[in-house]
Amino acid sequence: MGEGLFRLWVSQYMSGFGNEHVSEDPRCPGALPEGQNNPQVCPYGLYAEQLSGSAFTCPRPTNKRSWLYRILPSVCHKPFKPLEEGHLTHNWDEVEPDPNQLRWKPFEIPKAPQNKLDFVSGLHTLCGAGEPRGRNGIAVHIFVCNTSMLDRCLYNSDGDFLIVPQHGKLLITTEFGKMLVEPNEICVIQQGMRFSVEVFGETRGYILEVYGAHFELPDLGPIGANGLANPRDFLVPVAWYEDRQVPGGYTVISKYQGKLFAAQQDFSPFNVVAWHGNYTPYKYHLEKFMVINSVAFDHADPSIFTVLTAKSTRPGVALADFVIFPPRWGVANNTFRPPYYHRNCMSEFMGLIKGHYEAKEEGFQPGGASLHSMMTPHGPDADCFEKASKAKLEPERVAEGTMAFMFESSLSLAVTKWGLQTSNRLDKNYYKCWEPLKSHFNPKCKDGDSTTSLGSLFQCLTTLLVKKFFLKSNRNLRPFPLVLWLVTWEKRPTPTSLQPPFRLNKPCSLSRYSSDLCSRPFTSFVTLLWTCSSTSMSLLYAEYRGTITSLVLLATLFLIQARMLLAFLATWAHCRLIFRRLSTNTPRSFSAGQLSSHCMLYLVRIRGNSQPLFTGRPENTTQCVFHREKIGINKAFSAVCRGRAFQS
Ligand SMILES: O=C(O)Cc1cc(O)ccc1O
Ligand SMILES: [Fe+2]
Repeated sequence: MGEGLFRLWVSQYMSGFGNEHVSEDPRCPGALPEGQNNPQVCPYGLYAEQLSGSAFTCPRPTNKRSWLYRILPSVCHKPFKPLEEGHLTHNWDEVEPDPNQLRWKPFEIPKAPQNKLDFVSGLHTLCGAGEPRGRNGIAVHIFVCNTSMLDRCLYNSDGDFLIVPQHGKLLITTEFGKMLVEPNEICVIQQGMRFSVEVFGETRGYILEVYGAHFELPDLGPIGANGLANPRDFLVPVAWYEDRQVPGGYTVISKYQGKLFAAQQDFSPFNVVAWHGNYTPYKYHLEKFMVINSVAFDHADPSIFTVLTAKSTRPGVALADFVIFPPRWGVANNTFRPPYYHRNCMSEFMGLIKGHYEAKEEGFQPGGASLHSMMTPHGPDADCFEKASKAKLEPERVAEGTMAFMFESSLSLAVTKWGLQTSNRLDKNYYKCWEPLKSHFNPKCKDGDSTTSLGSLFQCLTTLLVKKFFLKSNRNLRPFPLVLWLVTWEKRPTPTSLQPPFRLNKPCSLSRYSSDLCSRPFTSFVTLLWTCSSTSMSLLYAEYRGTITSLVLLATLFLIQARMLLAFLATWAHCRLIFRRLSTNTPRSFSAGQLSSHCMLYLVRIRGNSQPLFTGRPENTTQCVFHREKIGINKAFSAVCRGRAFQS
């Protein structure tokens, strides 16, 4: 069927999560028996068949079953025979356990026609735990395919599939009707439901398989009766049948006890003319999620974003939750807004449908994945931390154009051999995204803002160059490794009791730096240059504190476009200072007069914040204090721009 026609057909759904639905294919009105489930003879000569999704005796709220009225019952098939299962597995002992933070680059979608894969042959198990036989466990699969399932369908005897398409849409024919599922939508095909997937080119996505529990909407507690995923937004297909003989044989595939089995039959299994019940496949558009978030302070736990949960038998503990990180407002005051650093007694598998995840803007890519196993520490990468700890806390859109999600499980997940080795998508450098995190601890400074910046000519020039040539095309400065490295390498001098704004310690000795140098041989050339230039100017131990620090830091690395102007000014002033120092042959200590450019910036910032300039009044700073009284913000800026030393 052409896609246009298909769209028309599947634009009809019934709505409501877990509702009792009734549906008849309009070609056979009255196909549903009236007032009873299995009359002696069903309308239109159909067979009645019950599909049970819960024990017969389950309490009403969890009792699930549907009655299907079909041309031939499902039992009409040849015996099941084992089918090659490719990369589908539930053997969690293939490789040794690995507690590391794991991240995968986007999984490759093979190209047709050289390597034809359909939804079933394209299933690859990435991780999981538990046992389909004991009906307790989960598996995470990646599907990559390029071909529609032709005269074959699948059903899962082991549990439910929650399918998250990431690239390409899925046209899913089920016994209950058809569903079109596009990226940013999800669908759930519950245990035993037969389905066949058509695709329109290269297609990729994630599957959360749960053995032993069905997905439910989470309880809302004090949130009240509405919010998160609202029941009415879950869509259920309408009855559709085909009375199609398949001379070559139609293949019905069962995933049974973790293995695949195939049985042949002479007709299409999508022969259900009418059905009723509360056990159905369904889909949901993630844009419909009503997001709730912190509107005062602090970062709320991600459980506020739970779309669906598959409960374990322990109250409040999920076998697996499906959680999303949708576009929303971030407004929390005095708060580190991205996810916190944490260790969790749950396993966190994450995928990205589109965009950039807020805790890791780079490295975690759409179509890729990450796994933070039980108690494995994780959190924002260094870059995110630096930015978010300095960010101005205005209301801002978070995750715009993004949809990341998490399968969070109380089980300890094993990764398969395909995941760790065969797929060849593991990002070996993942751990490095936290390496640049440095200590900001200063027992003498409660505000924790005593970061230092070393006055290196080389560093300043490099920074300037980077800004000039890289910033236009790139929102952030991060990719430039040289600067990143230099700043990472910066040393924080031992704090002293002297007061801000700045002071000069002894010049650095070359030997001290050479020890660091040996541990990083590949950058030794740069180090040498940097060390020499800095030492010769005796500025290495210049310690800027308080506001000036942020300015200089701005100038050196964590620069975002909005602050370009300020950063340029700071950099310019910084360079100018160095040049002034260069012109004097003997190293001298700073004085306010010599540091006029810095002072001005400091002053400008101070005026902006209307805070006192200094708490104490160290030697040589009188001029600064004086200028603060006299010079307005515009004059200070123009003095900097003209390159004039700032003299009273
Ligand atoms: O680790 C992650 O990125 C997921 C996550 C997000 C969040 O906002 C809080 C906790 C958490 O595990
Ligand atoms: Fe986490």
